[in-house]
Amino acid sequence: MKVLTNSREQLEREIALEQAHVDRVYDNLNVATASAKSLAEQGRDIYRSDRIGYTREEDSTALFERDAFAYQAARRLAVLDAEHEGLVFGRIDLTDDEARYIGRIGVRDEDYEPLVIDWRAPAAEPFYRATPAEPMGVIRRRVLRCRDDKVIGLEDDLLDSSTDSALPIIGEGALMAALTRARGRTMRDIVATIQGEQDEAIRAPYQGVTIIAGGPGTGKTVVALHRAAYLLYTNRARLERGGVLVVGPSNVFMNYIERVLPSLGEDSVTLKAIGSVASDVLGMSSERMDAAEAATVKGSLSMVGVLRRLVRTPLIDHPEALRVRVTVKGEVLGLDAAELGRIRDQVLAQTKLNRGRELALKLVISALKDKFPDDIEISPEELDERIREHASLAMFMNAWWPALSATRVLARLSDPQLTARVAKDLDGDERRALSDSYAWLRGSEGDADEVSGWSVADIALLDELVSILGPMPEDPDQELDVFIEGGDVAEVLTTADLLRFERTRDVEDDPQTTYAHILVDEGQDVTPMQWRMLRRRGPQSSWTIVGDPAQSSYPFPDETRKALDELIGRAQRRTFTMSTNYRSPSEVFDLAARVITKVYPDAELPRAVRSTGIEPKLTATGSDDLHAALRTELLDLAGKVSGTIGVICPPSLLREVQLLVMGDERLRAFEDRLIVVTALQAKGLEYDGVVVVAPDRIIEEAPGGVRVLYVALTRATQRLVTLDVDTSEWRGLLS
Ligand SMILES: Nc1ncnc2c1ncn2[C@@H]1O[C@H](COP(=O)(O)OP(=O)(O)OP(=O)(O)O)[C@@H](O)[C@H]1O
Repeated sequence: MKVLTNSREQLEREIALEQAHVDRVYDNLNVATASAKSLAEQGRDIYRSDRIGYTREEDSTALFERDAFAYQAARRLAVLDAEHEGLVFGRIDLTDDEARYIGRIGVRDEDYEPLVIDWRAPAAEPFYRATPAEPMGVIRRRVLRCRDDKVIGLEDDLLDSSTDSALPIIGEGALMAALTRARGRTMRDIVATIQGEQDEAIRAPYQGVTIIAGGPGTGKTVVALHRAAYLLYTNRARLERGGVLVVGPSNVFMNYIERVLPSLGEDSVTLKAIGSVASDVLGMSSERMDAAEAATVKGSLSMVGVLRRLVRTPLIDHPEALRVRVTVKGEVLGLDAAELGRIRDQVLAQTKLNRGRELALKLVISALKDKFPDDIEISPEELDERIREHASLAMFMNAWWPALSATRVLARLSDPQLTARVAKDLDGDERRALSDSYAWLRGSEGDADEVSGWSVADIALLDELVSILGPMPEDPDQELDVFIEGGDVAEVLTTADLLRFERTRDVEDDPQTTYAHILVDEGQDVTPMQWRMLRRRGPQSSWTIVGDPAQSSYPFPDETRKALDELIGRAQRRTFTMSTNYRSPSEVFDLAARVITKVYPDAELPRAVRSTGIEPKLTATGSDDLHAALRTELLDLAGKVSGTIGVICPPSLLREVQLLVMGDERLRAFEDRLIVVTALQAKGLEYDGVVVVAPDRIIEEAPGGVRVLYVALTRATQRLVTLDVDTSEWRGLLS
């Protein structure tokens, strides 16, 4: 029988034993790295640089194999941050007396025997999957806590007590030790304490769509990131060549998670906030949020029709300008608005606007030729040539069919009348909200090329437009030359003023960067238009999609679900639902759960793994006393938790609370661990202590209403305080 021991002597003895092995690993790695480097320096061409990493060019000798392996290992080791726990973190002792070490990367000795197994290798699986009910041949699972190359602690689990081995069992479990540690500003990897149900999602097959569901704090994000590292390990050639894209809600979130993959030895993944996804074709990104109503309209699928109609509406459609006239042999040939409209529709039915100019010109010439009287003698070729060389035709084409950039087209929605014409499916309020969101483009100071005005929701619309319009032609300047040299200068200038030729960067035929695997976090907030944007980045890719509809800030989750179903289509789909909350103590989560089940009875409610015995503190103040009340709560919390403190406010109070915190000398003393955010900005993040300011206003100001308050209430890892300002209506949800 095994006895759990916490004797200091025993612990030190075991640490010394493990240290000896860890030393051996580092010694071996250093020798192998040095030899790999010297081989490389001698100019032996065994590595070929590809898109992001290094791949072995061809089969080589066993020595080369080992050196290439060491080189890879060294390269991955180089990206492990010193602040992260060391390279080796686990060990399993098996019933056949084998001891297997698990680490962030694999390392072998001079005889090619494994000293450490990469955590993603099949041989490491029992480390994560073995349970006392199903020990998988594992007697003892040990987690080593290292700081760089020094072992500083151990935690054991006894998985099979039926054998008579004499293995000592130390500590009280690695998971609890990991969960109670104070949180910093960035997410940590969980490679040493991945739980069974999480491991299944991490190691799910590459193909199709893998959905990771579950309530707040169940490890969805961290699991998805480990899955990305796992997929890179098992499908390296395909994924390094094709690329892996990780998309999250904001830059703050991307900064929060950016260390996880490097700490697992992976540095070849592209991380982008949703507002940056289309920077490949637009050359810009955005963090700016629209007001709730405009954001909702812009996210909805009705925008597809709006944008298509917008593209079909010529820039100049007043009857006087919308005509073409040329004179050949004294005959005036012309086409009116209706005839031109038919040609336009015919061209756009066949091709994209920026690709259709040649065809449009051909059809215009052909229609003009049909108008030429039969009784005047001229060969078809000559007639064609005479029409074509007419300066006014070139001028007309430039006005009627200019190359268009996406920004120039979207900017047209700042005109409420035009918006009313192209947005027939929207009601009056929606149309107003849409057009007014572009008010910054009205008047002389508005400039569509000005990147700062576009919002996160606009980025998906602009991407849609790039796909409707097609890439800009190679050399727009050429057209401009023809334009200016043409006949009637006054008319040219007027039209030119109206049209302002685009000089945005040229893009190739399929301008979007595509990826082999796309991982989308906080998928419940991705609007239908954003799903379409993402799908263009992965027409052939496999997907990992993380989300919890109960935390959605988009008001029409059904529409989002439909868009997601469309994206998945007939692809294989598998769903993993995480059931344990590792973040919040049960006292905190119980309160949040009561709130959400009132409005969203289908919410996935995970079981909290920890309890602290400390109930959330519900407080209230009037707006005049907000400063004093908040200050008191923050000072109190700062004394009680050692890690980060998050102040979560409604957008309307953000500035005021930021100023209060920055302006207060006593609060400034711990500014490095104090963060003021809105509930939307807090998505996916966590803090040891949380003060939720004005819950009623959080509900009021967010399109997702109570679901957004639920996000705020589920961010704390230790303590939660709510501070009502003037009203406490939300407390009705607790009864
Ligand atoms: N197996 C584990 N071992 C240690 N820590 C874990 C484990 N699983 C999850 N955690 C921790 O739990 C916290 C919550 O994880 P994560 O942010 O991934 O949850 P989530 O489901 O994405 O939450 P949300 O839906 O609120 O965004 C993190 O601090 C994470 O490191």
